Amino acid sequence: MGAPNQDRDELTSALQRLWPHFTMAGLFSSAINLLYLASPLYLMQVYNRVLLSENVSTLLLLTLILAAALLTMAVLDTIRAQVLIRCGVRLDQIIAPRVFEALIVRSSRQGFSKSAHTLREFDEFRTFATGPGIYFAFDLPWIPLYLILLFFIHPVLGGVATFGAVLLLGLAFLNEVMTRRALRAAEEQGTKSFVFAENILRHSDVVLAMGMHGAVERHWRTNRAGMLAGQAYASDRNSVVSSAIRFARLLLQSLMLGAGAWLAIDHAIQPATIFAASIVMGRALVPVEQAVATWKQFTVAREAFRHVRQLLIEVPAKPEHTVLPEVRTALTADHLTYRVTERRDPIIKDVDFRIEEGQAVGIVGPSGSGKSTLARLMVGAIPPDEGHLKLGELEYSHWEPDAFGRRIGYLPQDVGLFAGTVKENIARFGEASIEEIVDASRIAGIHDMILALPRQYDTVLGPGGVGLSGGQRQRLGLARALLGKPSLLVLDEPNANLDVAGEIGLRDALKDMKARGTTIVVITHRTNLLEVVDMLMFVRAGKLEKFAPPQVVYEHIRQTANALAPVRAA
Ligand SMILES: Nc1ncnc2c1ncn2[C@@H]1O[C@H](COP(=O)(O)OP(=O)(O)OP(=O)(O)O)[C@@H](O)[C@H]1O
Repeated sequence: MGAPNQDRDELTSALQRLWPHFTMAGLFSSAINLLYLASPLYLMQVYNRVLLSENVSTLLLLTLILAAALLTMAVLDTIRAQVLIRCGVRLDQIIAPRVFEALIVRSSRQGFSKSAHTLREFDEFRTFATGPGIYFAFDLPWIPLYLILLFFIHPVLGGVATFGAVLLLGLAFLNEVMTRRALRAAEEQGTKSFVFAENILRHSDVVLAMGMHGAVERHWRTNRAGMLAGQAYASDRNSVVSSAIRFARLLLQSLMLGAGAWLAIDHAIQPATIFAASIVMGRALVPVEQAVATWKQFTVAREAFRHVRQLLIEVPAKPEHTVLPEVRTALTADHLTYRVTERRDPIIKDVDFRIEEGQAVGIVGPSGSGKSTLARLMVGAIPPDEGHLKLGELEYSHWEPDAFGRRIGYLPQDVGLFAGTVKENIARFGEASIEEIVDASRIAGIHDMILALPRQYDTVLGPGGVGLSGGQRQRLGLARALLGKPSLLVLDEPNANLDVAGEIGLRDALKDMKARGTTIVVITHRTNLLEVVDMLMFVRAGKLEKFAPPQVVYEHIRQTANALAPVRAA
């Protein structure tokens, strides 16, 4: 993607890049609007010329010209739709990858996801902005031309039509004022209900096993009821205004005929002009009626635009920079601090350390002390709020993301496998060769287990690794982490679901990686993995309380536990 315009957000810049498409659609709309005048002109010519002269060949010629004009209009209408569809595809190509990337980053920071919904919102915006819903925007600027034309025919007709246009635009504006809030609230409730339902479906076994079905359904329905109430409120008002507009338009059209008849009686205009003027006014008011009819979609698209725009501002694109060659991979943290908005105290507080290349380090500490957060910082999944992290001599933000990712192996606590084949999961959905994939699964000790699966490496897994046991998922996650022999391996409780054989396999894998010079960081509550480590970090309440050889750290933990015992007893 090209660099976004510095003064504008990326979504607006992307829309600007599509200006030629919109201009072309605008030009086609202009031609269509001009060709619309063919019908009233035909009417006037037939009445004023053919009926008086009784000339059939003139009638035939006029009819042919009208047919050609209407055919051209139909062709232009089709081309306009096609131009806008291509515009939508182009918009998707320019922005969708950025939206996807930004959602991954934001979800990682927030620790939860409403990603699928924002992607859907982007689609809603794109479909509206490049579909028939937007036609009224191209037609609106033509209203003045039609009005001028009517004034030109006769000022009274122009006056009636202008009054009509102002009345209808006023009603359309009233519609916006009356429905905006309710539609926005309905949208927010709808999002909540959608995210909650998605979450429930992902953990349906918990719901079914513990009889939570009724309770979660009630919870889900609360948000849904809010959404429905908002939509019903807005639709009620919208339908009142729509009916008022329809009524006003029909009345105005008849008033136009009445005014025309009055002028014709006065011999101020020809009788045929009465009908032609009525057609022109009808055409002038179509975009207003269209705007009201598509108002709900317009409001949804506008909200979607706001959310997507906000997301892209919140998570800006990484500026391109020269990729420096870096071979050293010692890990250095300097005054590392990480916060979340919901908590006053930082989760990680002013942490300093240096892990030498090839060193194996264990992280221990009480539950909730910040070990997993520290691991996520170490692998660059979340950026620190203060302080710096370096791999080798380079700050994390100075690494080229792909090159950085290739050097990192990460196994999170909940493994995080994706829907796809075993092979794709180990290959990180990338281009790894089968030799590399098998090599990683051999080191992880799961090659034989994979061969026993129904379709071996081509076995298809559901989201989260559905189809495998907890231990198998964890070991598959380990193989994915080991792919390409990373320089830094960070494992968050990799043995939580493993049996004895699995744990021995894991320990052997770590020894193997250590022998190859990989820097290893492993979080664990169990001590048997810790025999592999050279150094131990003890984290408590977000602080790195001790970083020393294991025996020193154990001694520190014993002493602080003894020191705290009388305090707890008291
Ligand atoms: N996204 C978040 N929003 C709010 N609080 C968070 C978030 N992520 C983590 N926390 C909080 O930060 C603290 C540290 O969490 P973390 O998962 O790093 O602990 P841990 O030491 O790995 O715990 P465990 O050993 O139980 O896995 C916890 O109190 C947790 O509630």
